[in-house]
Order: sequence, then structure tokens, then C-alpha cells
Amino acid sequence: MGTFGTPLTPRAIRVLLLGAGELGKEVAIELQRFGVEVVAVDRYSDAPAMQVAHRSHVIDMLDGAAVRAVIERERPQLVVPEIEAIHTETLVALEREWVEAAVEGQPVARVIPTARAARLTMDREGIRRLAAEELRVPVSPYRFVDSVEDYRDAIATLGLPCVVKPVMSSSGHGQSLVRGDDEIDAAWEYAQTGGRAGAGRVIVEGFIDFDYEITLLTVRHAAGTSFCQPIGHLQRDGDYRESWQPQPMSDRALAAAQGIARQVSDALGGWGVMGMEFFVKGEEVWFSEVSPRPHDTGLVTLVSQDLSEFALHARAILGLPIPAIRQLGPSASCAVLAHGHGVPVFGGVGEALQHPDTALRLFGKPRVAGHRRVGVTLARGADVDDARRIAREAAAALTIELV
Ligand SMILES: Nc1ncnc2c1ncn2[C@@H]1O[C@H](COP(=O)(O)OP(=O)(O)OP(=O)(O)O)[C@@H](O)[C@H]1O
Ligand SMILES: NCC(=O)N[C@@H]1O[C@H](COP(=O)([O-])[O-])[C@@H](O)[C@H]1O
Ligand SMILES: [Mg+2]
Repeated sequence: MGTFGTPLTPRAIRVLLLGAGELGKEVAIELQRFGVEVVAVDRYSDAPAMQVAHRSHVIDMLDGAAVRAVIERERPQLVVPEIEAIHTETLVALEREWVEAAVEGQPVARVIPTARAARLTMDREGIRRLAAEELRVPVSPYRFVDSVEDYRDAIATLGLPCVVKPVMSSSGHGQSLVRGDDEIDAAWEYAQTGGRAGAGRVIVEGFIDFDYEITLLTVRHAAGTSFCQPIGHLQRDGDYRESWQPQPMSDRALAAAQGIARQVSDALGGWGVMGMEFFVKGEEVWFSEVSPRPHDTGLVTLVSQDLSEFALHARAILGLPIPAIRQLGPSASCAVLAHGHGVPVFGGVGEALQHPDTALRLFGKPRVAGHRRVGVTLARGADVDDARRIAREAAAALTIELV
């Protein structure tokens, strides 16, 4: 991206976000700072990133014709997936057309990081087969199943405990830890109803009894690959509740994770931030999955780094330099969840921000039905335990009324 035009004029750099949640909102803000024209797309109106974008569209992102129509109408130079549930075959087809129409060797538009990376990671099967069967990196034992009979068979082979997930889901939707025989049927039912794309294929994974898990933010940019300090996190029901940076770990385990992250990110290609998830036990490291975009546990970088994962994503996708990533001290994030039905009204915001070095993001999600992450508290502390405590206390100071 050699020149930067002015938004809403013919020379603007236009970026179209496919997915407009809390992560996309921060990416949109970082792009706006460079005078990029931002178009936000999601399945519902008034999504967080739509509230800070120049324009927005509401479409079914799993409908290929709808994805093509919005991209052809907006003609962005960059299409930036923000969730996995997208009709990625359409992105693959569009990318091919843009390469064929290249001007002076440059495709007329690009998918971030690549259409193939979006396709491989849109469900658990593409990325799992790439990592385990092609790259041969260590992963949990697994089976993909389509019927309840094959499912029971897979559990008999892998043994209990095991983890059951729809192939297309995130944030723990449809996911269960099966500890005993009496939980097997309920886990199948939940996987069939809880995924982002309805009933279908399921992965059964052997349970990894890890000491801790990390997200290694890996940035592919014009001058090479940079790693952020490892982010530790706590998950409950398959969804992230707290994250912190840096996660203390041995040099050997970190080197192993970086080696795998390099292999997987090189195989996916393109430019941008990738959130590489690993399980760690002693010196042993298992690859779990990757988001080829900023990661929810990486929200902590809003206070822990001079360039957050969102700023890094913006720089990387625009082809801008990332000469250094500076750490600002031990930091933590705590997810703010709302339970129930209605439109959130927050109290205790002032109390949540009493402590020095504390920050808050309220995402502006227009409504809650069931449970939903609606904000995050952020803190720096003397060490990561201290930062976690401050972030938790800030979250506890908030009240959420659903009206
Ligand atoms: N095989 C496993 N062994 C042990 N724990 C697991 C296993 N698979 C998943 N988990 C736990 O469940 C969490 C969520 O799993 P996973 O990342 O696959 O789900 P997800 O829905 O894609 O989540 P997200 O989109 O938020 O990253 C993991 O971070 C880990 O804590
Ligand atoms: N683990 C992936 C993740 O955190 N993704 C983030 O959550 C949004 C969906 O939230 P919603 O389900 O509340 O609409 C996504 O748009 C993205 O920002
Ligand atoms: Mg995950």
C-alpha cells in the first residue's frame, strides 16, 4: 500500500471487515487512525465495529452470493475476516479473480491474510488436517464424525475425558468436556445445536491435561515475522475469562511454540496478526488452533504493549513497518459477561476505573440473549497475578442491567 488517500474520496484505501464484533471494532479504530475508509459487515445491525465504521451492511455471511454482492458493491482493496463463520469458498473465488485481473503484478484486492487461510480456519477440520497431517506438529488425538454412531465409536477409541466441539464454532459454543458415560449423549446434542452453522460434523479430541495454555500472537508483516510475548489465559466452558501477559514459561517451551507458530503461519501465508493457541505441560507443547486475525485473549495487549494486536494487524495488513513491539509491564484482561435478555445498561463504571493503570472497553453490543461478552477490563500490575486481581476487581465493580 504505497499511498494513503483520504476516506470517502476516490483515492481512499478501503477495508471491508467481515465480522464487526469487539475485535473488529478495535481494528476499525486503528485503521481509521491512518485515514483508511472502513466498511463493517455482520449478521446483525449496530454491531460494535459498525458503530465506528464509515458504513455498514447486514448480511448472512455464510451466504456466498451475499458475500460476493457486498464486496463487489464496496470494491475494497482489503477484505478482513473477523470471525470464522464466513462463506470462505467465495473469498477463494474472488481472490483468484483479483489475481487474474492484476495490474502491474499487483492483485486488485486481497483477502487477509489469504483466502486459503480463511478457508482452512473457518472450520476445525481444515486447520487440524494441515497442522497434524501435513505439517506434523503435535496436536491432541482427534476424530471427525458425522453420525452419533461414529461419535460413540470415536469416544470408545479416544477414551474419556474428551472434548467435543462442532467443526464451526468459537467462544466455546456447542463445546463440552465429557468426563463420564452419562455425559456422552448431551454433548452430542449440544454440539448439534450450539455451533455457528447449525447441525453437522463434530470433532472429538482427547483431553490434554496441560499445566497452562497460551496464545502466541504471531505477526506476519512486510519485513518478516514478529512474536508478541506469550499470553496466558483462563477458559471456562470453552470461552475466555481472563488473560495475562507475559505468561512465565521456559525458554525451551517458548522456542517450541514459536517454531510451530512459524511453521503454521508460513503455511497460511499473507500478512496480519495470527493468534496461535497452544497447550503446555512441562517442556511439551501441543498446537490447538489458530485465528488468522487478532484473538480475544489478545485484548490484554490494549494495555500491555505500545502497539496492541489491533494496531499490529492494521500495520501488517497495510504493509507498514513493525520495527519493534514494546512491553509496558505485566498486564491482564478480564472478560465482562452479561446473562439474561435485553439491552445492557452499565453501572459502577467509575468504580471500575478507580485503580491506576486500569482501562475498560464496553463493546456496545446492542442486545443480549442468553449470555454474551459485552466488555473487558484491563490492568497493569506489579506482576501478572497482581494485574489479574486488579482486572477482576474492576470487572466485579461493574453492574449490568438488561432492559
Ligand atoms: N483437547 C483439549 N484438551 C484440553 N482442553 C481443551 C481441549 N480442547 C479445548 N480445550 C479447552 O477449551 C478451550 C476452548 O477450546 P477451543 O479453543 O478449541 O474452542 P473455541 O470455541 O475455538 O474457542 P475460541 O474461539 O474462543 O478460541 C481451550 O482454550 C481449552 O481451555
Ligand atoms: N473467540 C472469538 C471471539 O471472541 N470473537 C469476537 O467475538 C465476536 C462475536 O461475538 P458475539 O458472539 O457476542 O456476537 C466476533 O465478532 C469477534 O469480535
Ligand atoms: Mg480457542
